[in-house]
Amino acid sequence: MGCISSKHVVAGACSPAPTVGRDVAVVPSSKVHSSLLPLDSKSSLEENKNSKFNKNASKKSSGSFSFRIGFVQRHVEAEQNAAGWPPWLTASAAEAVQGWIPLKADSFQKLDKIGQGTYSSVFRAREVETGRMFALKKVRFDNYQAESIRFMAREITLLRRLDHPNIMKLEGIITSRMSNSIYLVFEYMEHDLAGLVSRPDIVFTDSQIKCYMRQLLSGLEHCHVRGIMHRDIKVSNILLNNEGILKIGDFGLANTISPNNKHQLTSRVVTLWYRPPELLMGATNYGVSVDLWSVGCVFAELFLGKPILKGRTEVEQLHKVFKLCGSPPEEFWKKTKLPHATMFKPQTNYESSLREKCADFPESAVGLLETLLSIDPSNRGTASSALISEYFNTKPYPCNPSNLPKYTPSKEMDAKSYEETASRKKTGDKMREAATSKRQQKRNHKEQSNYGKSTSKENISQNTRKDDGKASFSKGKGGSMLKDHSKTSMDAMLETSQKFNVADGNGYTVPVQGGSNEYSWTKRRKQEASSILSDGSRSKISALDPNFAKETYDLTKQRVSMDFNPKELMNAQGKKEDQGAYWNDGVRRAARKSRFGRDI
Ligand SMILES: Nc1ncnc2c1ncn2[C@@H]1O[C@H](COP(=O)(O)OP(=O)(O)OP(=O)(O)O)[C@@H](O)[C@H]1O
Repeated sequence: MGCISSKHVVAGACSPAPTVGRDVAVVPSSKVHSSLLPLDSKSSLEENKNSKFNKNASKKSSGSFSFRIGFVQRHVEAEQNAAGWPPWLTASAAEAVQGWIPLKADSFQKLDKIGQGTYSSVFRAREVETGRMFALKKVRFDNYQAESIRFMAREITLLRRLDHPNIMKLEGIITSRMSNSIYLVFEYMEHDLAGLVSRPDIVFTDSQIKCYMRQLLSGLEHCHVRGIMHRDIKVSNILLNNEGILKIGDFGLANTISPNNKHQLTSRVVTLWYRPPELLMGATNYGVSVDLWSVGCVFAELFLGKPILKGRTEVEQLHKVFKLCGSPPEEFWKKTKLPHATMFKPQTNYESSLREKCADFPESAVGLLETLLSIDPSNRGTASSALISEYFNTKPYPCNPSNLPKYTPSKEMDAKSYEETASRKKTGDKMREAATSKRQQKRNHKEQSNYGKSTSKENISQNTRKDDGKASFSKGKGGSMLKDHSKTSMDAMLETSQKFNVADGNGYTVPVQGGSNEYSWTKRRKQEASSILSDGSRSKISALDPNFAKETYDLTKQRVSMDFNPKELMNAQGKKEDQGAYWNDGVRRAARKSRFGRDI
């Protein structure tokens, strides 16, 4: 956070416990890396392991080792609590906040709500000291449940591993020793792609789409190279600022890649419209290619102005996938071990209709889209190979982000309210029509029975107006959103405020996935580009190298390895998955018609 006046960091686990904002080491955020910290919980554990445990592998030393682990952990926790972190957080997820100190609620003035997710509410806030805008994401979790805390902390831990201009940077965390809630602090972004795509007045040009896609794939390449898959790429999680910079946000479902598919992952990730076929069929060992499928869906949506695969249920979604991309042959269905495959086998075989559907897209775009939307995950290539594909090397080239138009702030929430208004209007129109025709019938009947008596037109029009007002409207997609009523003292503080501190940290891992043999029926695409990064350098580890993450699984070896979709918990509590809401109307259709010369 460049303009933050003072940045503090916990000096290290072995230093005397600091007090917030006073006896702590002051280190510029850009220079604070976990490697610079004298000792963190993980390294101290590793150190102990090497020196004590491995060298003298006796039962005695093993006992003393666990004693030391316990001691070090308690020491770290005590120090973090002294730094201002709440005990419920340090007890379950100390590594997530290691090296940082919490920001104070009174450093920010909370303004309007700008986003509502399944398990979070996002607010715009002003940093009191600098006047700079931030987005504060209040994450919902149960602080009495260690597991719930750890999954919330996973988002923090993974975000701290990433450092790229196209990834939303976690600037700090607001909480306090006495607090039972947490706000993640991000730089404020004026738009998300859901908001822009849903606007009837916006039709992206080819070079603008290329500019967005290049940034999206660059951010994703960074995640994948660091061994992280996002697992919820969709238009509402792609944020944009007024300088045309795109950042991937919402790492709430992200996880590290499981090397050699050692760990089972949940298939219940990725929002339905962006979910790849293998997850719909219940795959539990998958890799970064799930994100590439979602990128394909976003790519098509940028051209079409609406989601390309908009199923209402998992069955319908997969059916739409097969109709668009072609269904696998008999051989696949015989061989597959995907848990729900037989359940989803279509009765008819479908040929791909993608080229037909995208006939108006530029040829190189269709080529890339076909790769990204391959049923076989191993045919999707990588973010790196997409970035050096023909699409980016043919005219029109991507425009410069700073040349993208400046839009008025547009968010998924705005799209939802457009949709609500549109659906209200539609329902209202229908009800009005029904009411009018009923009244007309009644009137005709009355007129027939009172033939010769006068009918007051004024009365009829008055009744119509009254009915308009009374119409009960469907709630629309926004109705499924969670309302956050849990107002804490921190929330109250955020509404009136003063100043703040922040620090930084990092941690690394490595890349990519191996192919799945479920799909051996498909033709393999060339993979040689998969280990070449977009900047021309070679990834040290090839996407096809099964050893790619052997020594890079530290994080998942620890507690974050448990896979889970926290949103499912919310859904299980009666809250429906929110697919995001979009609207279509004549204006946008007309704009697209003029772009493509036909209605698509
Ligand atoms: N840094 C930011 N700046 C501006 N708006 C943001 C920012 N981060 C998030 N938002 C807005 O808040 C919305 C929800 O944020 P986010 O996706 O992180 O929450 P979530 O609870 O994980 O949502 P979901 O359940 O839909 O995945 C985003 O779609 C976006 O419109």
